[in-house]
Amino acid sequence: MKRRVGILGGTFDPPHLGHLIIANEVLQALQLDEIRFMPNQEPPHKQKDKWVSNEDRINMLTLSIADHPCFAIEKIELERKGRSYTYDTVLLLREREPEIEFYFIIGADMIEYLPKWYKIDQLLKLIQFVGVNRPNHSQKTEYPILHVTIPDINISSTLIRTRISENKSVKYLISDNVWNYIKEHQLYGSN
Ligand SMILES: Nc1ncnc2c1ncn2[C@@H]1O[C@H](COP(=O)(O)OP(=O)(O)OP(=O)(O)O)[C@@H](O)[C@H]1O
Ligand SMILES: O=C(O)c1ccc[n+]([C@@H]2O[C@H](COP(=O)([O-])O)[C@@H](O)[C@H]2O)c1
Repeated sequence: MKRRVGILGGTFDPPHLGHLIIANEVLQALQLDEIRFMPNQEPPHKQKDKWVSNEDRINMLTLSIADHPCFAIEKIELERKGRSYTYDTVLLLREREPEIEFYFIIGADMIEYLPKWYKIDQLLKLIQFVGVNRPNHSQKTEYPILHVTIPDINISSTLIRTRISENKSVKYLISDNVWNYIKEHQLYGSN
């Protein structure tokens, strides 16, 4: 049987416990062999300038996933410049590892946004999407995606950035070692 690998693409600015819970839930529900966290170079739909470096995002992700034997990092989008369109990435992944069956995991905010994705109709023929619930977003879609229900998690990277900049606690919202890294490197206005 083919190895089955889930890809959780994201900006991870910073990675939070929601990301880890999604990955773990989908890994279990679909009995996948591995989940790869795939940071994008430039998200297709967000303004770039204010974010932390690729190196910091990779370092924080590495710390986040360290204790899970089935979690890994996929750097393929950092290897090319410009906007990280998933269609281009999936073509490259399939070419590089034809022996693997890939699943692309997205939260409900991204399910809502799917109609606007670059070459979405072609992309849907290349990879199976897996959608998870997210508070205040709908999982309803006409596209043929798999759904996995997870405990609702109302955490976002935006919330983490805001709380840090306002000097509020982020304990239990991100991993302790990520918080230590953020403080050490004075990211997001921490000091
Ligand atoms: N709490 C959550 N529940 C469900 N899905 C989530 C959650 N947080 C992130 N995701 C999903 O994880 C993927 C990567 O998300 P991303 O790194 O952009 O984090 P984010 O919290 O959405 O960030 P930001 O607040 O900066 O937009 C996306 O598919 C997103 O929908
Ligand atoms: O290819 C697209 O058009 C596209 C549009 C929006 C989002 N994506 C991808 O979806 C993933 C989640 O996006 P984000 O910004 O919420 O982290 C990430 O891998 C993005 O590159 C891709």
